[in-house]
Order: sequence, then structure tokens, then C-alpha cells
Amino acid sequence: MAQDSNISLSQASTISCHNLQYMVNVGQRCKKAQEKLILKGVTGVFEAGMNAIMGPTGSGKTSLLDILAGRKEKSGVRGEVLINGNDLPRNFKCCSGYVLQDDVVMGTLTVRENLAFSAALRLPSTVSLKEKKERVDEVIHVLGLDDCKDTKIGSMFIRGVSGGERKRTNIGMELVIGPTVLFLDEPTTGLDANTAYTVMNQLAILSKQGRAIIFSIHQPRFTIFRLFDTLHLLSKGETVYHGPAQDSMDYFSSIGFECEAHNNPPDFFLDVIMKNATAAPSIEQDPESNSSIKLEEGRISTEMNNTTSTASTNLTQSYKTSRFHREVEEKAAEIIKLHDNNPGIVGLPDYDYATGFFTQVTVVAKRAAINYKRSIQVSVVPFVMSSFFAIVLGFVYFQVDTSFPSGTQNRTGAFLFASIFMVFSNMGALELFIAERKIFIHESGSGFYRTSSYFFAKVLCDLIPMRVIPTIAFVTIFYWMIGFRAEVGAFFIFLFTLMLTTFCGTGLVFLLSIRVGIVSVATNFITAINIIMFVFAGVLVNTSSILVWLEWLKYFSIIRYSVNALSINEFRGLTFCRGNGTDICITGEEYLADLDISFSNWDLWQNHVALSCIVIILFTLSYVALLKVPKHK
Ligand SMILES: Nc1ncnc2c1ncn2[C@@H]1O[C@H](COP(=O)(O)OP(=O)(O)OP(=O)(O)O)[C@@H](O)[C@H]1O
Repeated sequence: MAQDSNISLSQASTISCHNLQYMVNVGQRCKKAQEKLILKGVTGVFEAGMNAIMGPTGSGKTSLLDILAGRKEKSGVRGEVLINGNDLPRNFKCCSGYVLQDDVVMGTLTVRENLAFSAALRLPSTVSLKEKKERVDEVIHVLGLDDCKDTKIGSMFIRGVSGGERKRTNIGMELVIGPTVLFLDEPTTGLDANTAYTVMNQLAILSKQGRAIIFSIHQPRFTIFRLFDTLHLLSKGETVYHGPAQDSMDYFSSIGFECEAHNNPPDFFLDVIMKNATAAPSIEQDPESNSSIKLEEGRISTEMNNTTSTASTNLTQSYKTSRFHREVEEKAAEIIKLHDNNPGIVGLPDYDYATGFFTQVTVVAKRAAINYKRSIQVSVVPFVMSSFFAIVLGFVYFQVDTSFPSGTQNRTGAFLFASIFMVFSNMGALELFIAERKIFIHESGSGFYRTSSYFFAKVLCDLIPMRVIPTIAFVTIFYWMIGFRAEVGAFFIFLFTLMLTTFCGTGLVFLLSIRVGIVSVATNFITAINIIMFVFAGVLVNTSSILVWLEWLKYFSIIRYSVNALSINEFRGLTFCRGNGTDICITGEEYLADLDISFSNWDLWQNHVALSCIVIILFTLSYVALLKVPKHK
């Protein structure tokens, strides 16, 4: 079912987690699996407002956030996460907002175009284009992006908006769907103090409209801390405080941890948890206090420094005996009661993709087209390189004649180089595909589009501008400069062969970029595969003389099929004679037979069938690999 376009901005949502445990397998291959408990029974209620999850590094903030957002693999998670007392809907990630720590927006698109992309895919077709545009304008205005709305985001090569504007664009991508819950993973990371405050202040304004804004944050400065409504403090996967942020200082004071004047509370909390504070504690039992910990201000206790886990346990114990824990437990119990009385999802639809397959393909393809148009290096370089290489080879083999052996040798050499170029020239696309992987994972995981829509759009937009046009340019220059058969039919068979060859190369690069997410590793794989295909092309090594147990590799050589097809197309019907007047001649057919190439019409098309099968197999495998890319963390 499509998402309701009128999700009210004031409709409040409460996210709650109940005795949440999260366990991961940290066993290494070949070793016995070991389990690590990351979250140890966390309970919390996150209502409309600013909900901060804080804690030292490795305390489990991101894990908790991801589980609350329904973005962790379910295996390993115990306990319940509920929204307004209901189970999270199946596609919760499609209707809630999630802003990653690293920005995932298309750098070549403007702020407005990125937001429009999100609106076009995530708001249903029942919302008119005009309304979508208005929604985008509203979000731009709310986030204070009016001044830079038509500025490109920027990339490694393009100077774009500032870091804060980029972060706000990421937030805007989520806000266009009007989510009642917005998750953010460390939204201030990488921003300077002022920009961080601006971003957080805007989130605070949004939270006043009834949204639950839940975010992990490391060590915010005081002005940011003041914006928090609820604070959830974690230490080694356990809650050490959950309650109103403004009460947190009093709470820590009540258990014996007094914050020095002028010390920043978030810094102080982390110091207490980490025990290397300016006000490092020494432990002593206080019989009159609820708490088992007493802090002696300003004195560093070696004992305390060496007993991290003991202190963490003590903080947990103190929290468990506090009124804050009691209050959250009572609230959580009420929510659970509501849930038990309303089993299943009540009032919440099972969200699905907001738009259909064709809309998704069109919108994603349109974005890819804009991206190519604006990335001059990406769109123009393949064309220029193909034309340049065709001219260079064209001069090297300029107007080949039919003398023997130069006529046969030069033609075979030209076919080999052309085929190799078609396969190797795809390597440039490797980095592009890998770079876009992150965007794909986030967008498909957030319900922007189906994997199939992305795949079709990618194939459409990649093959046409990046491969078809440069190949046409290459063949047109190369064929006529070298002076192959001056027949239209032969020219088109030549073009068709090299087109299939380059599609095979693209399929290989596409598959490896999906399976292997590291450019250098994927490059090594592709180079090795291409060299094997080159060796088994049958030109430099006679395939019939290769060891029998290695011979089968020739059936995987794209270059071999390509060279064979080009040779049959060219050599049949030609005669090559020695130029020394001896009248010793050899027919093209005899030359092909010498190379162990069968040359009937069917033999010619057999190579095309083989290349087509390789294209289909590689693209099918790429699609399956894309389907298997984990959309959860
Ligand atoms: N899939 C996993 N496999 C192994 N360890 C994991 C996995 N996921 C999380 N952890 C470990 O769990 C702990 C908590 O991780 P998490 O990323 O939630 O912490 P964090 O508080 O967000 O840390 P940071 O502030 O550094 O981002 C860390 O020690 C991390 O190494």
C-alpha cells in the first residue's frame, strides 16, 4: 500500500524499546564463533521532541539507533521496538527518516534537485507534481536552504555547498516525506561548532511540530545540549540514564557526581562514564545514599581508573534504583499493555514503495542523465578516448592492403587491439559504480526504489551514453581509416560485434563492482580476467596447442569471440598475394583455417550468440548480486 501523502506534520509518534538486547557474532573464519553482547537490556521511551542517545565511543549508540529505526538485521536482536504501542510496520524504513553519518546525496545535483528526487520517488503518485514541488519548497524554507537551493552539492571535482548545508540537504531528503520520526546518526560529525548548532537548532524547531527526533551524538557543546528534551546515556551497552535532559545534572549530582562549574555537562557525563574525568571519582560506600558510588571532586583515583567495568556496573545499578528508571519502566509497561491489548499493527499500514516501477526507472534514469551531463570527465572522456584511440590505430594500420603477409597480419592485429580496447576501456566505470554503491544501499534501504528499477535505469543510462556512443565513434573512425571491406553490411557486423564486446566488458565491471566493494581489489580481478581472456584469444597462442586441461578457458574469452567474428567478417572472399611477383596467394578462408577459425555464416553468428549469452549471464548475475547487497547493517 502506498504511503499516505497527508502524514500530518503534527501527528506525534512515540518509539519505545523494551529490554533490548543485541548480539553479534565476532568469530573469525575457521575459528569457533564467539558472541558479543552489544546492548544489554535497554529500555527507553522516545517521544516527540529531541531525543539524544549519548555515550562514549563503542557504547552502542549507533546499534541502538539502527535497531530503533528498524535497520538492523533481526537476527541477534532480542526484545521489542514499538511505535505508539504497535509493532514496527514491515516497511517502517520507508516512512521514517534516517540520516546517515556520512552524507549520501548526488554531488552533481543541486540542493533542490536532490530533494525533488526524494519527493518524486517517496511521495505517492496521488500527490500532484505541483504539491510535490510545494513540499520541496517548504522543506527548503524550513531548513533555511533558500540561499543555496540552486547550488550543486559538490563533489571531489565540483565546489559545492558548505558542510552544514549538505547535512541539511540530507535531512531535507528525509523531511520531504513528512516523517513523524526522524533518526540521525551523529548529525554534527564533521561540522564546526556554529554549523553544528544551526543544524541541531533546526532539528529542535522541527521537533516542536510533534516529530520524534532521535539521534546519536558524541560530545555536543552546551548550547546544543540545551536543545535536548530526553537524554539516553549508554555505557558499554547498558543504560546509565534515561530521562529529561535538564534533570540529568541533578541526577548525577544525587548519586555523587558533581559537575564542576564551567564544565560542559556532556563532557562531564562521558568523563564520569569513562573515569578519566577532570572530576575523577574515588569509590567509597555511602550507607546513607541510594547510590553505591561517591565522587571526590577533582581527585583522580587510580583505583577507579583500573575498574572501568565495576564503575559502569555501579552507574547502571544507581540508575536502576533511581526514579527515572522507575518512570520509564512504568511508561514502558503501559505501552506493552497497549500492545498486548492490540496485537498486530493497528492503525498503521504496511508501507510499500510509493511509486511504480516505470516512475522509479524514469526518475532514477533522469538523475543519472543529469549526473552524466554535469560530470564532464565521466561523459566526455570515454568518447574522446575512443575517438583518439581509433585515430591512433587508424594511422598505425592506415588503409591496409591485401599483400601477404602484411595484409593478414595487420588486420588480425587491428582486430585484437580493437577487441582489447572495448573490454579494457570499461575499467574507468569501476570506480563510478563502487562510489554509487553507498547511495544505492541507502536509497533502496529507505524505500526510494526497487532494486529492479535501479538496475534498469542504470543499465539504460550507463550503456547508452557511456558505451554505445563511444563505440559508434570508435568504429566509424577506425573502420574507414584502416580501410576494411567497403560494404555497409560488413561495417554494421563489425559495429555489432564490438558493441557486444563492450557490453560484455561493462557486464563484467558491473558485476565485480557490486560483488567487490573495493576499487583496488576489483581492478586486480578485472585485470587478471582480461589478461586470461587475451591469452586465450587464439591470436598469440594457437588454442589447439594449449594443454587440454586448460583449453576450456577459451570458451570464456570474450576477446576470442570478438576477434573470430571480426576476422570471419573481413577475411572471407579476400585474397592476399605476396608482393614480390611470385604470384603466391592465399585466400582469406585458407588464412582463417590456418588460425583454426571456422568461417561459415553460422560460425560467424555463433560468436555473436556466445557474446550475447555472456552479456545476458553477466547482467543477470549483476542483478542477482545487487539484490543480495545487504540493505540492513
Ligand atoms: N557487526 C558487528 N560485529 C562486531 N562488533 C560490532 C558489530 N556492530 C557493533 N559492534 C561493536 O559493538 C560496539 C558498539 O558499536 P556502536 O557502533 O553501536 O557504538 P557507538 O557508540 O555508536 O560507537 P561510535 O561512537 O564510535 O560510533 C563496538 O564495540 C563495536 O565494535
